Amino acid sequence: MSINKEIKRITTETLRGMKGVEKISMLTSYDFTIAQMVDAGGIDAILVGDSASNVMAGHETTLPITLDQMIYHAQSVVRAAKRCLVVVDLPFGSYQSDPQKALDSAVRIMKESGAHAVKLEGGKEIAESISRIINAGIPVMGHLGLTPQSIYQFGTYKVRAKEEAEAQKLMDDAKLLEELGAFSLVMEKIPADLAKKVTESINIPTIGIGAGPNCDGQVLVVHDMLGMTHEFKPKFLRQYLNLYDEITNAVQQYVADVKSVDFPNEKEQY
Ligand SMILES: Nc1nc(=O)c2c([nH]1)NC[C@@H]1CN(c3ccc(C(=O)N[C@@H](CCC(=O)O)C(=O)O)cc3)CN21
Ligand SMILES: CC(C)C(=O)C(=O)O
Ligand SMILES: [Mg+2]
Repeated sequence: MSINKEIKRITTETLRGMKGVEKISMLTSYDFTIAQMVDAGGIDAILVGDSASNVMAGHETTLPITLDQMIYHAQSVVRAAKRCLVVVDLPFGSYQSDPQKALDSAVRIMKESGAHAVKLEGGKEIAESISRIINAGIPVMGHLGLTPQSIYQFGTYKVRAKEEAEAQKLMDDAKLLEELGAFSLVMEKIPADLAKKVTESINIPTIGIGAGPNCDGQVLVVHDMLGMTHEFKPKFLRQYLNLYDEITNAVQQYVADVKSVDFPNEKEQY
């Protein structure tokens, strides 16, 4: 129930109801200005991803970003998101050690940012933590396949679950997440056939990134699809703009205009 009757908010229940009816669109955002445009574009859900560690802070991996930093990003996005659901990644180190810590971290995100749900990477290993968070009334989105917080265990960002054993574990983890009460599940960089099989075998929506067309929805990093992240072009990415070149060219023009005193002109002064 919303106090603001003007805009109908998309909820975790809305997303659940979209499975098999309508595909779910999701993009990341980390700040107010981008989130405002993503919400206005009609997105179903925004992910405040720990990819902020790469995209916003310039780190090599998602590991360094802190819970405080994730909360700062989430607060900015929540201020802009009028219509879509806002999901926030629990960062590396904020939930893996024990269920109490996981719950405390999720509670901080919900209390301090006003976001609507949290996302955690992993299956069986973190089952107890997922239960604790869900039992506290906080909606949880799962994340299986290429889970970037485990990059030093994987060694590469190559496609996951190509072998039978890992594919079977992913199937089991997906079913477990559903049983635990997760409202949805991200599957990252896995074979399209496996993603299709998982999607057909559970009743919660799957959101794919590099997981083929048979997931219930798709997610991308917004800076990637806008062409802002220089030279990041994995096979699964569709680039809708080339803002890296657009912005670099605009800056070049500005530099030239300042040097030549073309800017500011008579109309641009008092
Ligand atoms: N900007 C950005 N976009 C993302 O999608 C993203 C992040 N950052 N940071 C966190 C994770 C890491 N992700 C990644 C990282 C690399 C590939 C990737 O496919 N990279 C290369 C090489 C892979 C290989 O070693 O074979 C590729 O060309 O596909 C995919 C997703 C997804 N997430
Ligand atoms: C790539 C998506 C699923 C993510 O977890 C992130 O952006 O952090
Ligand atoms: Mg993430």
